[in-house]
Amino acid sequence: MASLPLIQCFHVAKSYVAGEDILRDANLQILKGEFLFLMGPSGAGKSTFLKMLLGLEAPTRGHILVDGRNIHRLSRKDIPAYRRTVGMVFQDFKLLPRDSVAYNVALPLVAAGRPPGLVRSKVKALLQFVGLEKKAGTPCCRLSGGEQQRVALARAVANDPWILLADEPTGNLDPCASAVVMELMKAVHDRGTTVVVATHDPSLLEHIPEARRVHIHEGVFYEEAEASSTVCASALGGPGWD
Ligand SMILES: Nc1ncnc2c1ncn2[C@@H]1O[C@H](COP(=O)(O)OP(=O)(O)OP(=O)(O)O)[C@@H](O)[C@H]1O
Repeated sequence: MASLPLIQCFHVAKSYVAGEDILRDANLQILKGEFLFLMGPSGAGKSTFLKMLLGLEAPTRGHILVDGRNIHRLSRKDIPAYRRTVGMVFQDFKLLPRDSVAYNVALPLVAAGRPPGLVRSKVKALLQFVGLEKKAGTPCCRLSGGEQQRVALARAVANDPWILLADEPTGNLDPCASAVVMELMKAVHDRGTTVVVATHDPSLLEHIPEARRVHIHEGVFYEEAEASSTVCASALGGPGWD
C-alpha cells in the first residue's frame, strides 16, 4: 500500500528581506515514514525550511500542509499541540546546561501535562534508548558533545512526535559520536517516525544509504538524481554547491 503524504509544500517562497528570496518556488512531498536528507550548502535555506515546518517562520508565499492541515493557519490554541507532533534536534544541542540529563528529557513531557508517574517511566525508557541511564543525574554541561546530542534526541522524541527534524545534528561531533547519533535516528525512524535531516555534509548519507535525498539549490528543491544531472554540473567550480 502506498504511503500517504505527511508534509506537503506548494510553491513555497520565503524571504527575510523584500526581494531576496531564500526559497522561491519550492515544492515537496514527504511521505509518512520516510527518512529524508535535505542537502545544500551553507545559506541555501535548510534551517529556514525546518523552522517553517516547526511553525517558527511562515512562508512569504505558498502553503505548507502537515497531515493535511495548513500549519501557518492554525489557531493560537492549536499551535502547542501541533508543536508536540514535531521533535527538533539542533547542531548546538540547545540543552539547559546546568540541569540534569533527566530534567532536560522530562521538560517536554511536563510541558505537555503528562502525569508524574508517566514522566518518570518515560524518562527512564528514553535514557535507556539513548544509552544514558547511568547519567540521569549528571548536569548536561559535564557530558561530551555526543552524549549531549543523545540527550537532545531523547528530549526531541519524548512526546512521540510524528516528525523528527534535525539541523546538522552531527556538526559538532567526531565521526564516532556522529555514527552513534545517526544510528539512533535510524532507530527512531524504524519505530515509524518521519525523519528529516538537514546537512551540508555528504558523509552523513553513508549512514543511511537507502534514505531519500533532496537538495536545495537557488531556492528550489531537487531530488538527488535530478539534482546531480541538472544542477551539479552547472555549479561545478562555481560558488554555493557542495
Ligand atoms: N532571521 C533571519 N533574518 C534575516 N536573514 C536570515 C534569517 N535567518 C536566515 N537568514 C538568511 O537566510 C539565508 C538562509 O539561511 P539558513 O540558515 O536557512 O541556511 P542553511 O542552509 O541552514 O545554512 P547553514 O548550513 O549555514 O545553517 C542565509 O543567507 C541567512 O543569512
